[in-house]
Amino acid sequence: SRSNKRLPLPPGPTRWLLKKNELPWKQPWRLSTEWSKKFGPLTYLHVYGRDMLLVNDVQTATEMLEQKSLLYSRRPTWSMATLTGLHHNVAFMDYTERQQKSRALLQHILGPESQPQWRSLLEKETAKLIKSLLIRPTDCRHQIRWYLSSFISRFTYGTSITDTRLKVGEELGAQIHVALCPGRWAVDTFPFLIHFPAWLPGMGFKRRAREAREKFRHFAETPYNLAHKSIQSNSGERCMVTDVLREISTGKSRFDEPALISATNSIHIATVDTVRLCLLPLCAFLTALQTSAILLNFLLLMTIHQDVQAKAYAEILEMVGPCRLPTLDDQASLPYVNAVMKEVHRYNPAASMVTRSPVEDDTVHGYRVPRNSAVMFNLWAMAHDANVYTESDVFRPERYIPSPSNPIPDKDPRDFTFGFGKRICPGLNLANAQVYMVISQILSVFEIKPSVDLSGREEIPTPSYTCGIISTPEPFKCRLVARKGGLAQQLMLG
Ligand code: HEM
Repeated sequence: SRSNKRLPLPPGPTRWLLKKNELPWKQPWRLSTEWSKKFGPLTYLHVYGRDMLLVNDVQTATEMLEQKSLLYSRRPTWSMATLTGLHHNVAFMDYTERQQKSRALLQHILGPESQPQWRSLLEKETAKLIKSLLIRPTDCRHQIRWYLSSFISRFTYGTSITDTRLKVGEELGAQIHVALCPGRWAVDTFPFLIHFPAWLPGMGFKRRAREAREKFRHFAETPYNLAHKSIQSNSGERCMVTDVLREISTGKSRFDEPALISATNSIHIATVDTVRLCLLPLCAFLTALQTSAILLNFLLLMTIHQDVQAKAYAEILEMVGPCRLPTLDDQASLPYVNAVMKEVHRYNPAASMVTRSPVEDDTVHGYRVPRNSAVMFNLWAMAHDANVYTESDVFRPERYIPSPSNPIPDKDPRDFTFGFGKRICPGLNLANAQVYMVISQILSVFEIKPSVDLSGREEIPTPSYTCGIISTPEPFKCRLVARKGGLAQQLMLG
């Protein structure tokens, strides 16, 4: 509104940042948290030729993203990402009818009402992971990545993953990383360059974008077409593509094929893995990466906190017994395992920041939030807010368990680590089920131990995380040692 124009912008360290035209920090969420102590919950910056805002507390985020959800239903756009074709991805698309249709489809397919469709695949694939870890208890990172990619590939297209495809996926991840590096492409700061022909000097970005776009297309189309054909020949596995296409062909579905294509494309592209993403002030929702960040963080924190691990195992032993794996049906009877899961999410949220862009000027706490600015919601700061989580740097699952000394348990961090409002993660039910399955089953079969050095001394890792919008543990060492007893043997034979 016009009156809003007279309001001041929120305070922030503007000039200093402008000098270099890059974001000069390692873990932006930590710095942003520091700034919030100085400037309050809203910090304003001007970088890469655009307005940027940092929001650090759940209350302000909820006011903006839930009470004014339509205003903040859009992601900031970056020209290079658009040229690369990422704007067809549900996570990047504008909040249009098409996006909403694809989102609704994802929410339906990944939601609790569809659990019967994904549950048996989840059980089968997780059993395979546990068996593979028993055979080769090293290189958990690779095995977890393989497991997640394989699951999502079979889930969407009914095809298993191959080494080559995983590799191409990784290359694409690197391309996403390059396309989304803020400040790297002049076209992001000067969008008018998009209109210049590709043959002009300095326009190499257009060629690169075209190549990346072609690769993305090919990567997503090949398995989609295979799944499509398998319907005609009545062969192949049942999967998301075949289920939805069959429903569409009855003429009674509320979804259509374009919605299906962008939905599958979005979650599948999302399986690519690249660990070293730099700060992306827009969102790369690399879905398997988020889940793998949580699972690796679980292994890291269990390696360090043996007491927590012992307590979680004792609960499984008592409630499930030593002879079978925990299933989704046991989840409600394992409060401590659930508390471990919450604390893993809180200790280092997989998505450190969520970004949105207001479609109109907004007023927050008496300050002006300019239309089209990139607003970054700092989930890490929310998870480490000392007013909400006492001793927020301590890993302590007990904080979620009510007891005489803890009559009001801490808030479940997953209320915000999956985002807010109109763009909240549509995969959260599946992700929660998957994370629970993997961690409870690993706990029941293995002891997660630190590695030992040549003199036999245990090397306890220190938690350290990559700096990206998806923050995952830096490589660390741990050992998975099969627990004594029949379960491991039984699984190996099964
Ligand atoms: C532990 C695992 C996961 C975490 C922590 C996570 C977290 C998030 C967050 C924070 C967002 C942004 C929400 C917002 O802007 O408010 C998001 C978006 C999204 N997530 Fe997840 N996610 C996870 C797993 C998954 C899985 C397994 C899938 C699908 C198979 C998925 C699909 C998506 C999609 C498609 C979006 C974009 C939604 C939109 O822009 O409308 N996520 N996720």
